[in-house]
Amino acid sequence: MMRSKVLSLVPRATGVCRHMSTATKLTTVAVDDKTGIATLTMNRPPVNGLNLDLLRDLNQSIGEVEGNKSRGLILTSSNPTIFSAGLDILEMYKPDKDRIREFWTALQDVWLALYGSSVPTAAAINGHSPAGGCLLATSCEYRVMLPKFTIGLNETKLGIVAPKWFMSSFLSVLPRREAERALNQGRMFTTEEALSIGLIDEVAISKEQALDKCAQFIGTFAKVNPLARSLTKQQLRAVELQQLENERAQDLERFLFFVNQPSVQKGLGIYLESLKKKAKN
Ligand SMILES: CCCCCCCCCC/C=C\CC(=O)SCCNC(=O)CCNC(=O)[C@H](O)C(C)(C)COP(=O)(O)OP(=O)(O)OC[C@H]1O[C@@H](n2cnc3c(N)ncnc32)[C@H](O)[C@@H]1OP(=O)(O)O
Repeated sequence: MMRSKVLSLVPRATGVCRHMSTATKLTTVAVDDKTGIATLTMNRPPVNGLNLDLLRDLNQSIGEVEGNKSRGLILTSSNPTIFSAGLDILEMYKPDKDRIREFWTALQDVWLALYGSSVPTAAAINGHSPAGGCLLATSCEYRVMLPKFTIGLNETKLGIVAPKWFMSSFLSVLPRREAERALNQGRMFTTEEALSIGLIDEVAISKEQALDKCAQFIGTFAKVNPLARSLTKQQLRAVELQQLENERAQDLERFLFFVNQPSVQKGLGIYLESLKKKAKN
């Protein structure tokens, strides 16, 4: 059955996959007709850096999944080695004063939409997932990761501070003591370490298997009343969601103040240079 504007038909392992109305270019949404599960794929080369455009497209796609009665949402990446490199540092380095406001507001929107999503969510982490990438993954209810990649909130290593709501997602997954230590250290975990600490739920040997495992997780809710499940999830997450809703304006001002500090700008510049040098070598 056609459930939205259909752009193309692509066969997948589980059923016929319908590409939904993604007028956007940096994300795609494909809904499996058999399972009813939507796969939201980030596609912003080279590293899925979360810039304003990708954040806007993510928002639109999450909204689309909420609106099209999908049974669940799987977040993944089209890049074979990178889930997301986190926030695009170019948005924060020597920023344009209007754009950076829109950028942070769009990031808040994405977190509110994903962490607060009414459908079951899972991340198929098919590559590295630092900082903002880890935020996206930990905003989902389940995580399956491929071997030999890294995940974590490395902000302190960059001389920046993860906001409270980044920490909320992290704390919804890890025990407080582990979360506190990892945040203070800015620690990046290998796939194997992430599994042993509970930052991810399963390891998969391929992206296809990761998607299947995520679909299996979402399938565990098949016999649960959807309204009861979604209200339960929303009650469990309400405190953190409400806190950001209440403090959005202050959170934005705090971010702007912090990111515009000369020492933070200097640190971001050095970090960008080191990334570029690494890319050249
Ligand atoms: C009191 C409360 C106050 C609150 C204040 C709030 C403060 C701000 C909070 C900000 C919160 C979140 C922060 C972030 O998300 S910052 C981003 C952190 N991300 C990283 O550290 C990852 C950096 N990247 C990497 O480690 C690697 O690139 C990779 C992802 C492992 C991939 O490695 P690779 O070898 O495959 O690719 P590489 O050659 O390194 O990169 C290719 C090109 O992409 C550029 N690039 C990589 N990452 C980023 C990025 N995050 N932003 C912008 N650009 C990036 C890299 O420079 C290469 O570019 P080029 O080809 O040389 O031009």
